[in-house]
Amino acid sequence: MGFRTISTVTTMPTRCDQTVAWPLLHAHRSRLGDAFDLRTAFASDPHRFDALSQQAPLCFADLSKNLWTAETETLLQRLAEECGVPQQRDAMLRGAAINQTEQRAVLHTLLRRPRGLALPGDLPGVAADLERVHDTLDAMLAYAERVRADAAITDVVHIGIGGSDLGPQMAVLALEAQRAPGRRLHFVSNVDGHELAAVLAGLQAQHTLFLIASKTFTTVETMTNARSALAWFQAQGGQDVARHFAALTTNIEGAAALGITTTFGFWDWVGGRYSLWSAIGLPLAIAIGAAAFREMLAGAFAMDEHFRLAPLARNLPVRLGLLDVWYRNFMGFGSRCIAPYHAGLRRLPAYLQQLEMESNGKRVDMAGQPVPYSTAPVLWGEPGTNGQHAFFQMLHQGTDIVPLEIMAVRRATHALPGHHAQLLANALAQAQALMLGRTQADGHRHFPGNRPSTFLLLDALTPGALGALVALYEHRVFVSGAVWGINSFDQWGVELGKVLARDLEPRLASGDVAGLDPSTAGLLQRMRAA
Ligand SMILES: O=P(O)(O)OC[C@H]1O[C@](O)(CO)[C@@H](O)[C@@H]1O
Repeated sequence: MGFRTISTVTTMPTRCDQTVAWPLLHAHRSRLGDAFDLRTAFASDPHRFDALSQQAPLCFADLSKNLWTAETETLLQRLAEECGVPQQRDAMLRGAAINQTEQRAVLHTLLRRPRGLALPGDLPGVAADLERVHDTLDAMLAYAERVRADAAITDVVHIGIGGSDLGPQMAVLALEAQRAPGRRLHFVSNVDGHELAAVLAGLQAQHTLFLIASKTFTTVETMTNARSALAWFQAQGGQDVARHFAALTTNIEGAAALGITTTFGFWDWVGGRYSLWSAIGLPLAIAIGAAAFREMLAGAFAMDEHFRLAPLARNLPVRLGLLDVWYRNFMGFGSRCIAPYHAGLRRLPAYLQQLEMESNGKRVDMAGQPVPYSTAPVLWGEPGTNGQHAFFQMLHQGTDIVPLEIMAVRRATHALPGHHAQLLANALAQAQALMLGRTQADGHRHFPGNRPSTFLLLDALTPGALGALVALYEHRVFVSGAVWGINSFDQWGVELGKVLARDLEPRLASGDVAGLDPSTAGLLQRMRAA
């Protein structure tokens, strides 16, 4: 794998709470008060929908049913300027080492940049990396096509966790309509052996391809599952590991140590939760084919260019990221609900949870100092219409305000009559009901309304549209992280639990509880009993 010379960002941007815009936004919030009402806002401004909605590449967004005004947006844009969001964006795109705690560049955008395309400001080494990206992409897509043509391989088992699982799994489900029939894809992530055992039970070694996906090739869950898969393969009489196992990793040596020599690499400047576009996307390429995979990359690149070039006021990732800051820091909303109105997007909430909460769930600034304001909200959700029959009650009549985010797709890819119009009508109706409410004398039947929602509309769930949608979210998370002055690209918060699990595992066998807190000791002893 190639390593490049990296340069760090030299000037520290102004921290958001030390900008001029920050107190102005607080004052603006006090002026709006709790009296701001969406119904009145629409009645008094016939242009509200036009002003607060926009077409971005492959995605239309309606932000007008949110609890803000044009003035809010102007102030938020001023905040973004003062925090140096455009400069931070440009630093990321040109390959500066903005992931300062790991001294790494953040260049997932390079994975979807067309070959040979230099961007203004590219740091030395970026062009060479782009060549490597395309050489690897070509090799990986050629391999995917060979697997697709190989009738002996009936099952592909992708083993990985976190960013090495959620992206490809979400995308394979989303692009089901593009998938060639006949080959089964399985995703195994949990170290819980029930998951792997259930998959293996239906397989035959000579017809199975295992993909072991791990950026580091050290993640305990993935290594345990990979070892068990190898042991199962050999126990079934499987011999040709090079044909039946491939590793997707930056750690080629680690894969070799496990006996896996068919490998597709990527680079340390691709964060795990940003790695769908790299070799980690191989199961998707096998599912939809090389041409469709390239379409997805092109859709993401179109969004990258929009993010790079559009003025802040018409830049959709910027507008969404600033809306998130407004809700979190000025309106005090602690969570956001994700409701994709498309069954294919059923794993999108899980994917976005990692993207947003692992990226921006941080409590210190770049210098390691605690920040005195809130950062990432809790993200949660389920596909519509299912969520309507579960937790939407709380969105409509609960005591907390939870902004809802709806994604809908204009055209369906199935031919069942009636379903899609019903689905779209429900998506529209929920956003409408949240906003309009319903006045009833009976308190139980009263809907207060004035509850916010954002509506994203795709024309069709094509590979390109999915690529654009995911890139939109990546950049939106970047924007709020840049305003908060945190490092959106490390994840030290996952380390402690891993260390403690390593200590506890042998204690489960030995029963040694020395030095443990009473609760952990008590639980461990119960787990050992009988
Ligand atoms: O791809 P790897 O190295 O196995 O890591 C898997 C996941 O684990 C994490 O490091 C968190 O534990 C994620 O950031 C990452 O996506």
